[in-house]
Amino acid sequence: MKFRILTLFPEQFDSFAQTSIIGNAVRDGHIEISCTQIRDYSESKHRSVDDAPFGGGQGMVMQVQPLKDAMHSEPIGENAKVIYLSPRGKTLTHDKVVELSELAELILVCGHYEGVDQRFIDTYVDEEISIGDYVLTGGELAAMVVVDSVSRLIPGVLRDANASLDESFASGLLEYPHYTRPAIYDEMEVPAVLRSGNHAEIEYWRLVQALEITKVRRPDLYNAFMKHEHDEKTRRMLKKYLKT
Ligand SMILES: Nc1nonc1C(=O)NC1CCNCC1
Repeated sequence: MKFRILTLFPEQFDSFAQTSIIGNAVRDGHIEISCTQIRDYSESKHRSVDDAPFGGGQGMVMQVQPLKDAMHSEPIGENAKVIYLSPRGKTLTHDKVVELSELAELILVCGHYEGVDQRFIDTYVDEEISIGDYVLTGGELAAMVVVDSVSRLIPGVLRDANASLDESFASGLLEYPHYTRPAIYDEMEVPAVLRSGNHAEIEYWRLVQALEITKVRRPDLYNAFMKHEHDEKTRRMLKKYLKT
């Protein structure tokens, strides 16, 4: 997967692209992250990329020309999508992350100021995506969220391929509680079942915990999960759970 980031602040991605799971994925060649400095494509003598909004109002708007030329500074692959990060977009979900992870190239356009000239969006953007209902200073943090969540689904990026299946949302439920050594800390003891060695009981306990947490915090996900088809083992555990 190749991520192309169109941004005014490429330096924001330096440590992001070098550390932890994303850094390893880049070094192992599973993903590529390349930043394009939009300002390098400005045709104005002061390298400006924005101007005042037609119709008046506060703030500045990013102009079409620098964005368009920055985007076309490299050939765009066949299996690519241009995504504009914006609060106006559909909120990013696990299903969308799965869909994006199946592409070969993602071009992520990071806006600043009040936004981007609508003609750029209408002509070049395939999809607007939001990471949540709040306003950020720039689209860069949102782009990092997309790169991080999509990269975790690329084969080879996570050591344990099943790890991502157990995580919140992947199973359709929020994650069960996690514990590690010591078994007792400040008189707080790890649930005995987790130390029983009984894998069937542990698996059932984890499912019940995930169901209970999801039921309280995200009843929408809980209801959707209960409506879905599941494998025989999960169906058996759900039957046991619903009897309690
Ligand atoms: N929420 C968001 N999800 O994606 N982008 C988001 C965002 O707030 N972008 C800013 C909006 C104001 N202009 C600068 C960028």
